[in-house]
Amino acid sequence: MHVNDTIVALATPSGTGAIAVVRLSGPDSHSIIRSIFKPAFAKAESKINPDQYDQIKANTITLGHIYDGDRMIDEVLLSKFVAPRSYTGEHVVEISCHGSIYIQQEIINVCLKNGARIAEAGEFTLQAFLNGKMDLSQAEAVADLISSESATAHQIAIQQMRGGFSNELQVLRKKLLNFASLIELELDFSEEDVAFANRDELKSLLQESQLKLRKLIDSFALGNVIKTGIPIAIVGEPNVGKSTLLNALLNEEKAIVSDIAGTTRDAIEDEINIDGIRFRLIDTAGIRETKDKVESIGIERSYSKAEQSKLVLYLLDATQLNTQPRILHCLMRIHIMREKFPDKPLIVILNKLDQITGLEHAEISKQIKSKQPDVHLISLSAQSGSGVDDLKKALVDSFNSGALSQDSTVVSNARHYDALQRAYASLLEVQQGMVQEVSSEFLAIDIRATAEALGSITGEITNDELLGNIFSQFCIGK
Ligand SMILES: Nc1nc2c(c(=O)[nH]1)N(C=O)[C@@H](CNc1ccc(C(=O)N[C@@H](CCC(=O)O)C(=O)O)cc1)CN2
Ligand SMILES: Nc1nc2c(ncn2[C@@H]2O[C@H](COP(=O)(O)OP(=O)(O)OP(=O)(O)O)[C@@H](O)[C@H]2O)c(=O)[nH]1
Repeated sequence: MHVNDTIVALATPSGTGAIAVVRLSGPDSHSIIRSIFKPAFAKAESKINPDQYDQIKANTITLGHIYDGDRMIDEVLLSKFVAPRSYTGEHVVEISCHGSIYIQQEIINVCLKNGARIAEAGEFTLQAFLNGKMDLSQAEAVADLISSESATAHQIAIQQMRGGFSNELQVLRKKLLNFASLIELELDFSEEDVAFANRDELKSLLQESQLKLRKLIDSFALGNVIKTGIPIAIVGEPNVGKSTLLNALLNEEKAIVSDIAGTTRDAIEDEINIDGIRFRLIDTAGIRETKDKVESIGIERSYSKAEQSKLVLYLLDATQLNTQPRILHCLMRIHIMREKFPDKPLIVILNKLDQITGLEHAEISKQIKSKQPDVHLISLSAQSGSGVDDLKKALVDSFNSGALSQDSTVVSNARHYDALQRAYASLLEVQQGMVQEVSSEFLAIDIRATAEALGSITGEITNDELLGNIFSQFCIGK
């Protein structure tokens, strides 16, 4: 990284668009533009004159033309930002040009010709971080925000970008470091047996920290699932209509539908967005005893998929429940599912509703309810789509949206989660050390380890390798 470079990149997606934005940041941004931009307010016949550009106020947009020597490239809108009041904290200029790929390239080229260099992935945001415009966790949230595909993922990213837990962690870290220093000071005066660090205050700080970290660590279960989608397993015997249901939910023909039992050999995954919540639906191979080798692997897998899911949809074929033994058989299956996954919410779906009479439906429901009174039963036709909305509603309801209130902080970044766990582990060491009255030296070491882990989240403690890893995953121009 070279602090004195002026970087340039396309800020909008590559390809043709109505408008494209080329962004420049660095100490030479303005001097580069001075020699290639002629504002519209200047006299038509006049040459490009650096004074004209200097008349433009910071934080304003100006119409004009970009030139490469005498050749006019495009009519553009130019936004001027003067350091340190810009996204990156450096001098920034944004050129909104017509969105042809040729024009985009020509404008970038003329900037390069005048001394800029192409920005690396994430370099604008890295610069914003280095200039203290945002901390590391906020910079990471910018990337999350760009890639968020559901309302909930968006909410978590926005929250974190606006500061999220950064301030809270920074305050905790400062307090901890303060204690570490006081304890270290005591060591210098060890012969005099003084205590600068009030042990009761330290104890309550440790308790407060422990609670806060625990809450953040626990929120990752939700945050992670929101980011990657809530996994839902669709389970049931062959031919009950799992693939058809998946298609009905997806509204597209993704899974292979056939009337040959055992068609679904492998788990198929897909994503749907219902009411701003992202679900990952996993269709599994029909569960039954089989001698077919390939199929039995599939069945093993469907149990393990059910294991990984947050909720199981157990599908039944209503047309197959026309005799008492068959109903008993299916009740036994439900019983097994519940025993196998006692903690997982289970929704039993009675499919092919279009093929049975109202009377038959009433009888089947009654039988199931009498043996499994608290089972969540939904009747639908995957083929016609009737009742599918009830299922969608049940899926949304099963998601504990209360846990995602406006102001609660949810950790969704695995790096933050790891660091929080490290901080928590060191914190427990400190607490244990206090109980066992270990030498202050060791207390201070563990307190500093806690502070260091917290500092790595916000980027107060960092290194080039970590920054490289994080920002190289950003897109170019961000
Ligand atoms: N055209 C454009 N749109 C954009 C961005 C951008 O950089 N350019 N952004 C980013 O990619 C986002 C907006 N974020 C921004 C955040 C801060 C500043 C900025 O100039 N901050 C200064 C001045 C603040 C002020 O005027 O009060 C500062 O922090 O000192 C600009 C954009 C989304 N839309
Ligand atoms: N009438 C009717 N037929 C359905 C319904 N849902 C599925 N089917 C039919 O039932 C048959 C099996 O459906 P699939 O979706 O392939 O069943 P599956 O459970 O995925 O089957 P496997 O891949 O063998 O596990 C197909 O012929 C579907 O058209 C429904 O609601 N009503």
